[in-house]
Amino acid sequence: MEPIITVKQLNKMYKKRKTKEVIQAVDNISFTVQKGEILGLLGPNGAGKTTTIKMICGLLVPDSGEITINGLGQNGSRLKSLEHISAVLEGNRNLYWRLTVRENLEYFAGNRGMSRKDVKENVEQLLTSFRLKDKENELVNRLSRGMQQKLAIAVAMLANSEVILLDEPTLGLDVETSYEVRELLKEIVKKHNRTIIISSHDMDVIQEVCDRTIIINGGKVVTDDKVENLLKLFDVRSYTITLGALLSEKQQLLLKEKFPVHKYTTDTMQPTLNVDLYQSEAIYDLFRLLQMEHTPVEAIDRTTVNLSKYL
Ligand SMILES: Nc1ncnc2c1ncn2[C@@H]1O[C@H](COP(=O)(O)OP(=O)(O)OP(=O)(O)O)[C@@H](O)[C@H]1O
Repeated sequence: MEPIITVKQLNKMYKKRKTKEVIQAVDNISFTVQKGEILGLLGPNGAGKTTTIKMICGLLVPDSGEITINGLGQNGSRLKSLEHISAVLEGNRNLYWRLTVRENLEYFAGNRGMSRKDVKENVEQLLTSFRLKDKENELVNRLSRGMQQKLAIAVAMLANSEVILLDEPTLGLDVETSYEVRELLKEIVKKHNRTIIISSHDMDVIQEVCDRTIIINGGKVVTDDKVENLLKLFDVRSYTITLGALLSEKQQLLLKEKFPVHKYTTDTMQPTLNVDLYQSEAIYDLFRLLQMEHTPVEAIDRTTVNLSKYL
Protein backbone atom coordinates (compact mmCIF):
# COMPACT_ATOMS: atom_id res chain seq x y z
CA MET A 1 0.00 0.00 0.00
CA GLU A 2 1.21 3.53 -0.84
CA PRO A 3 2.10 5.41 2.35
CA ILE A 4 0.11 8.60 2.95
CA ILE A 5 3.25 10.47 4.09
CA THR A 6 6.75 10.02 2.74
CA VAL A 7 9.66 11.91 4.21
CA LYS A 8 12.89 11.42 2.33
CA GLN A 9 16.37 12.54 3.39
CA LEU A 10 15.15 15.66 5.10
CA ASN A 11 17.71 18.21 6.30
CA LYS A 12 17.38 21.49 8.13
CA MET A 13 20.07 23.73 9.57
CA TYR A 14 19.66 26.83 11.68
CA LYS A 15 22.22 29.56 11.88
CA LYS A 16 22.27 31.50 15.12
CA ARG A 17 22.19 35.19 14.28
CA LYS A 18 24.49 36.39 17.01
CA THR A 19 27.11 33.67 17.19
CA LYS A 20 26.77 32.44 13.59
CA GLU A 21 26.80 28.95 15.07
CA VAL A 22 25.24 26.39 12.73
CA ILE A 23 22.89 23.76 14.17
CA GLN A 24 21.90 20.70 12.17
CA ALA A 25 18.41 20.41 13.66
CA VAL A 26 17.28 17.65 11.28
CA ASP A 27 19.92 15.38 9.82
CA ASN A 28 18.94 13.23 6.87
CA ILE A 29 15.66 11.97 8.31
CA SER A 30 13.55 9.53 6.28
CA PHE A 31 10.35 7.70 7.18
CA THR A 32 6.93 6.81 5.84
CA VAL A 33 3.51 6.78 7.48
CA GLN A 34 0.65 4.53 6.40
CA LYS A 35 -2.95 5.73 6.23
CA GLY A 36 -4.62 5.44 9.63
CA GLU A 37 -1.35 5.01 11.47
CA ILE A 38 -0.56 6.91 14.67
CA LEU A 39 3.12 7.69 14.66
CA GLY A 40 4.97 9.02 17.67
CA LEU A 41 8.07 11.15 17.34
CA LEU A 42 9.86 10.65 20.59
CA GLY A 43 13.01 12.40 21.69
CA PRO A 44 14.56 14.67 24.28
CA ASN A 45 14.47 18.47 24.11
CA GLY A 46 16.20 19.81 21.04
CA ALA A 47 16.08 16.47 19.21
CA GLY A 48 14.50 17.98 16.09
CA LYS A 49 10.87 16.91 16.53
CA THR A 50 9.28 20.36 16.17
CA THR A 51 11.46 21.21 13.19
CA THR A 52 10.37 17.97 11.48
CA ILE A 53 6.68 18.66 12.19
CA LYS A 54 6.99 22.25 10.97
CA MET A 55 8.52 21.07 7.70
CA ILE A 56 5.78 18.50 7.17
CA CYS A 57 3.05 21.13 7.65
CA GLY A 58 4.80 23.64 5.44
CA LEU A 59 5.80 26.19 8.09
CA LEU A 60 9.49 25.65 7.42
CA VAL A 61 11.19 24.91 4.13
CA PRO A 62 13.73 22.07 4.28
CA ASP A 63 17.30 22.73 3.14
CA SER A 64 17.04 19.51 1.19
CA GLY A 65 14.91 16.40 1.03
CA GLU A 66 11.39 15.62 -0.01
CA ILE A 67 7.98 15.41 1.68
CA THR A 68 4.98 13.97 -0.09
CA ILE A 69 1.43 13.72 1.23
CA ASN A 70 -0.92 11.45 -0.68
CA GLY A 71 1.59 11.41 -3.51
CA LEU A 72 1.54 15.23 -3.73
CA GLY A 73 4.57 17.30 -2.94
CA GLN A 74 6.80 17.26 -5.93
CA ASN A 75 6.61 19.25 -9.13
CA GLY A 76 4.93 22.25 -7.57
CA SER A 77 2.13 20.30 -5.89
CA ARG A 78 3.46 21.02 -2.37
CA LEU A 79 0.80 23.66 -1.67
CA LYS A 80 -1.93 21.28 -2.73
CA SER A 81 -0.50 18.61 -0.43
CA LEU A 82 -0.89 20.94 2.57
CA GLU A 83 -4.67 20.87 2.14
CA HIS A 84 -4.56 17.35 3.56
CA ILE A 85 -2.96 18.46 6.83
CA SER A 86 -4.01 20.14 10.07
CA ALA A 87 -1.44 20.95 12.72
CA VAL A 88 -1.61 21.88 16.38
CA LEU A 89 1.73 23.36 17.32
CA GLU A 90 3.07 23.87 20.79
CA GLY A 91 2.57 27.44 21.97
CA ASN A 92 0.62 28.43 18.88
CA ARG A 93 -2.89 27.28 19.48
CA ASN A 94 -4.48 28.61 16.28
CA LEU A 95 -7.36 30.09 18.26
CA TYR A 96 -9.01 33.49 18.55
CA TRP A 97 -8.42 34.51 22.11
CA ARG A 98 -11.20 37.10 22.20
CA LEU A 99 -13.86 34.73 20.96
CA THR A 100 -15.64 32.14 23.06
CA VAL A 101 -15.13 28.40 22.73
CA ARG A 102 -18.31 28.01 20.69
CA GLU A 103 -17.53 31.06 18.53
CA ASN A 104 -14.10 29.68 17.71
CA LEU A 105 -15.56 26.35 16.63
CA GLU A 106 -18.30 28.05 14.61
CA TYR A 107 -15.83 30.40 12.98
CA PHE A 108 -13.46 27.65 11.88
CA ALA A 109 -16.29 25.38 10.78
CA GLY A 110 -17.77 28.24 8.71
CA ASN A 111 -14.36 28.89 7.25
CA ARG A 112 -14.36 25.35 5.94
CA GLY A 113 -17.41 26.16 3.88
CA MET A 114 -19.82 24.00 5.91
CA SER A 115 -23.54 24.68 5.64
CA ARG A 116 -25.23 26.28 8.67
CA LYS A 117 -26.78 22.95 9.60
CA ASP A 118 -23.46 21.13 9.37
CA VAL A 119 -21.73 23.82 11.42
CA LYS A 120 -24.31 23.43 14.17
CA GLU A 121 -24.12 19.65 14.17
CA ASN A 122 -20.32 19.50 14.07
CA VAL A 123 -19.87 22.11 16.77
CA GLU A 124 -22.36 20.39 19.09
CA GLN A 125 -20.69 17.04 18.57
CA LEU A 126 -17.21 18.42 19.24
CA LEU A 127 -18.34 20.35 22.33
CA THR A 128 -19.72 17.12 23.74
CA SER A 129 -16.94 14.73 22.78
CA PHE A 130 -14.20 17.13 23.93
CA ARG A 131 -16.13 17.78 27.15
CA LEU A 132 -16.16 21.52 26.48
CA LYS A 133 -19.91 22.01 26.71
CA ASP A 134 -19.88 23.71 30.10
CA LYS A 135 -17.21 26.13 28.83
CA GLU A 136 -18.86 26.94 25.49
CA ASN A 137 -19.47 30.60 26.36
CA GLU A 138 -16.11 31.20 28.01
CA LEU A 139 -13.59 33.45 26.22
CA VAL A 140 -10.54 31.51 25.11
CA ASN A 141 -8.14 33.80 26.97
CA ARG A 142 -9.94 32.88 30.20
CA LEU A 143 -9.50 29.12 29.67
CA SER A 144 -6.84 27.00 31.34
CA ARG A 145 -3.94 25.76 29.20
CA GLY A 146 -5.47 22.28 29.11
CA MET A 147 -8.85 23.56 27.92
CA GLN A 148 -7.14 25.65 25.23
CA GLN A 149 -5.23 22.60 24.10
CA LYS A 150 -8.42 20.53 23.88
CA LEU A 151 -10.11 23.29 21.89
CA ALA A 152 -7.12 23.56 19.54
CA ILE A 153 -7.35 19.81 18.85
CA ALA A 154 -11.12 20.12 18.33
CA VAL A 155 -10.52 22.91 15.81
CA ALA A 156 -7.99 20.73 14.02
CA MET A 157 -10.61 17.96 13.86
CA LEU A 158 -13.08 20.34 12.18
CA ALA A 159 -10.95 20.62 9.10
CA ASN A 160 -11.59 16.95 8.35
CA SER A 161 -7.98 16.67 7.18
CA GLU A 162 -6.68 13.20 6.63
CA VAL A 163 -3.46 14.00 8.47
CA ILE A 164 -3.23 15.64 11.89
CA LEU A 165 0.09 16.77 13.35
CA LEU A 166 0.26 17.35 17.08
CA ASP A 167 3.36 18.92 18.57
CA GLU A 168 3.78 18.11 22.28
CA PRO A 169 0.01 17.86 22.95
CA THR A 170 0.43 17.31 26.70
CA LEU A 171 3.33 19.65 27.41
CA GLY A 172 2.76 21.76 30.52
CA LEU A 173 -0.58 20.13 31.35
CA ASP A 174 -1.31 18.86 34.83
CA VAL A 175 -1.52 15.10 35.35
CA GLU A 176 -5.31 14.98 35.15
CA THR A 177 -5.65 17.09 32.00
CA SER A 178 -2.79 15.24 30.36
CA TYR A 179 -4.70 12.00 31.01
CA GLU A 180 -7.86 13.55 29.58
CA VAL A 181 -6.06 14.68 26.42
CA ARG A 182 -4.57 11.18 25.99
CA GLU A 183 -8.04 9.65 26.37
CA LEU A 184 -9.39 12.11 23.78
CA LEU A 185 -6.64 11.22 21.35
CA LYS A 186 -7.43 7.52 21.81
CA GLU A 187 -11.09 8.26 21.12
CA ILE A 188 -10.22 10.21 17.96
CA VAL A 189 -8.10 7.33 16.79
CA LYS A 190 -10.87 4.82 17.44
CA LYS A 191 -13.75 6.82 15.93
CA HIS A 192 -12.21 8.68 13.03
CA ASN A 193 -9.89 7.22 10.51
CA ARG A 194 -7.14 9.82 10.67
CA THR A 195 -3.42 9.58 10.23
CA ILE A 196 -1.72 11.26 13.14
CA ILE A 197 1.85 12.24 13.94
CA ILE A 198 2.44 13.15 17.56
CA SER A 199 5.68 14.64 18.78
CA SER A 200 6.31 14.20 22.46
CA HIS A 201 8.81 13.45 25.10
CA ASP A 202 6.01 12.11 27.26
CA MET A 203 6.29 8.32 27.25
CA ASP A 204 2.67 7.90 28.38
CA VAL A 205 1.44 9.57 25.19
CA ILE A 206 3.59 7.34 23.03
CA GLN A 207 2.79 4.12 24.90
CA GLU A 208 -0.95 4.71 25.15
CA VAL A 209 -1.79 6.38 21.86
CA CYS A 210 0.76 5.47 19.17
CA ASP A 211 1.16 2.35 17.03
CA ARG A 212 4.68 3.09 16.01
CA THR A 213 7.47 5.27 17.32
CA ILE A 214 10.42 6.93 15.77
CA ILE A 215 13.00 7.94 18.32
CA ILE A 216 14.90 11.04 17.24
CA ASN A 217 18.07 12.28 18.84
CA GLY A 218 20.46 14.95 17.61
CA GLY A 219 18.35 15.38 14.47
CA LYS A 220 18.76 11.72 13.45
CA VAL A 221 16.43 8.73 13.55
CA VAL A 222 17.67 6.36 16.25
CA THR A 223 14.99 3.66 15.93
CA ASP A 224 11.77 3.20 14.00
CA ASP A 225 9.59 0.38 15.25
CA LYS A 226 6.19 -0.65 16.55
CA VAL A 227 5.63 0.57 20.10
CA GLU A 228 5.11 -3.01 21.34
CA ASN A 229 8.48 -4.07 19.92
CA LEU A 230 10.23 -1.10 21.47
CA LEU A 231 8.70 -1.89 24.81
CA LYS A 232 9.96 -5.47 24.58
CA LEU A 233 13.38 -4.24 23.65
CA PHE A 234 13.53 -1.83 26.55
CA ASP A 235 11.57 -3.95 28.97
CA VAL A 236 14.13 -4.00 31.70
CA ARG A 237 12.38 -4.99 34.85
CA SER A 238 13.48 -3.11 37.85
CA TYR A 239 12.72 -4.77 41.20
CA THR A 240 13.08 -3.50 44.72
CA ILE A 241 13.15 -6.33 47.23
CA THR A 242 12.86 -5.70 50.95
CA LEU A 243 14.81 -8.34 52.85
CA GLY A 244 14.22 -9.74 56.31
CA ALA A 245 17.96 -10.32 56.96
CA LEU A 246 21.37 -9.25 55.73
CA LEU A 247 22.96 -11.02 52.78
CA SER A 248 25.98 -13.21 53.40
CA GLU A 249 29.40 -12.50 51.86
CA LYS A 250 28.82 -15.38 49.47
CA GLN A 251 25.44 -14.01 48.34
CA GLN A 252 26.93 -10.56 47.79
CA LEU A 253 29.70 -12.00 45.65
CA LEU A 254 27.20 -13.95 43.58
CA LEU A 255 25.07 -10.83 43.18
CA LYS A 256 28.01 -8.91 41.75
CA GLU A 257 28.73 -11.72 39.34
CA LYS A 258 25.19 -12.48 38.14
CA PHE A 259 23.38 -9.13 38.48
CA PRO A 260 25.75 -6.38 37.49
CA VAL A 261 23.10 -3.62 37.77
CA HIS A 262 22.05 -3.75 41.41
CA LYS A 263 22.11 -1.71 44.57
CA TYR A 264 22.25 -3.33 47.98
CA THR A 265 21.26 -0.95 50.79
CA THR A 266 21.80 -1.81 54.44
CA ASP A 267 21.66 1.61 56.10
CA THR A 268 17.87 1.76 56.30
CA MET A 269 15.51 0.03 58.74
CA GLN A 270 15.47 -3.01 56.55
CA PRO A 271 18.03 -4.08 53.98
CA THR A 272 16.82 -3.60 50.42
CA LEU A 273 18.01 -4.86 47.12
CA ASN A 274 17.36 -3.03 43.87
CA VAL A 275 18.02 -5.09 40.76
CA ASP A 276 17.55 -4.46 37.03
CA LEU A 277 16.76 -7.70 35.22
CA TYR A 278 17.26 -7.94 31.49
CA GLN A 279 15.33 -11.21 31.13
CA SER A 280 12.18 -12.00 33.05
CA GLU A 281 13.42 -15.52 33.92
CA ALA A 282 16.36 -14.04 35.81
CA ILE A 283 14.02 -13.37 38.74
CA TYR A 284 14.16 -17.11 39.51
CA ASP A 285 17.97 -17.00 39.72
CA LEU A 286 17.62 -14.13 42.13
CA PHE A 287 15.17 -16.09 44.29
CA ARG A 288 17.54 -19.08 44.30
CA LEU A 289 20.32 -16.79 45.46
CA LEU A 290 18.17 -15.58 48.36
CA GLN A 291 16.90 -19.07 49.28
CA MET A 292 20.45 -20.37 49.38
CA GLU A 293 20.87 -18.83 52.85
CA HIS A 294 17.14 -18.73 53.66
CA THR A 295 17.06 -14.92 53.40
CA PRO A 296 13.46 -13.89 54.06
CA VAL A 297 11.79 -11.71 51.40
CA GLU A 298 9.45 -9.16 53.01
CA ALA A 299 8.22 -7.34 49.91
CA ILE A 300 8.81 -7.08 46.18
CA ASP A 301 8.01 -3.99 44.14
CA ARG A 302 8.31 -3.81 40.42
CA THR A 303 8.95 -0.49 38.78
CA THR A 304 6.96 0.00 35.62
CA VAL A 305 8.55 0.08 32.21
CA ASN A 306 9.92 3.48 31.44
CA LEU A 307 11.39 4.13 28.02
CA SER A 308 12.39 7.66 28.87
CA LYS A 309 15.39 6.58 30.89
CA TYR A 310 16.92 5.28 27.67
CA LEU A 311 16.63 8.61 25.87
N1 LIG B 1 14.62 29.17 15.16
C1 LIG B 1 15.72 28.53 15.56
N2 LIG B 1 16.93 29.11 15.48
C2 LIG B 1 18.04 28.48 15.87
N3 LIG B 1 18.05 27.22 16.36
C3 LIG B 1 16.88 26.60 16.49
C4 LIG B 1 15.64 27.22 16.10
N4 LIG B 1 14.63 26.34 16.32
C5 LIG B 1 15.19 25.23 16.83
N5 LIG B 1 16.53 25.38 16.94
C6 LIG B 1 17.50 24.36 17.41
O1 LIG B 1 17.36 23.22 16.60
C7 LIG B 1 17.44 22.02 17.38
C8 LIG B 1 16.17 21.21 17.22
O2 LIG B 1 15.08 21.92 17.78
P1 LIG B 1 13.57 21.41 17.78
O3 LIG B 1 12.73 22.48 18.40
O4 LIG B 1 13.22 20.94 16.43
O5 LIG B 1 13.67 20.17 18.76
P2 LIG B 1 12.54 19.42 19.56
O6 LIG B 1 12.88 17.98 19.51
O7 LIG B 1 11.20 19.81 19.10
O8 LIG B 1 12.78 19.93 21.03
P3 LIG B 1 11.79 20.69 22.01
O9 LIG B 1 10.96 19.64 22.62
O10 LIG B 1 12.75 21.34 22.96
O11 LIG B 1 11.05 21.69 21.16
C9 LIG B 1 17.71 22.48 18.81
O12 LIG B 1 19.10 22.44 19.02
C10 LIG B 1 17.20 23.90 18.83
O13 LIG B 1 17.92 24.67 19.77
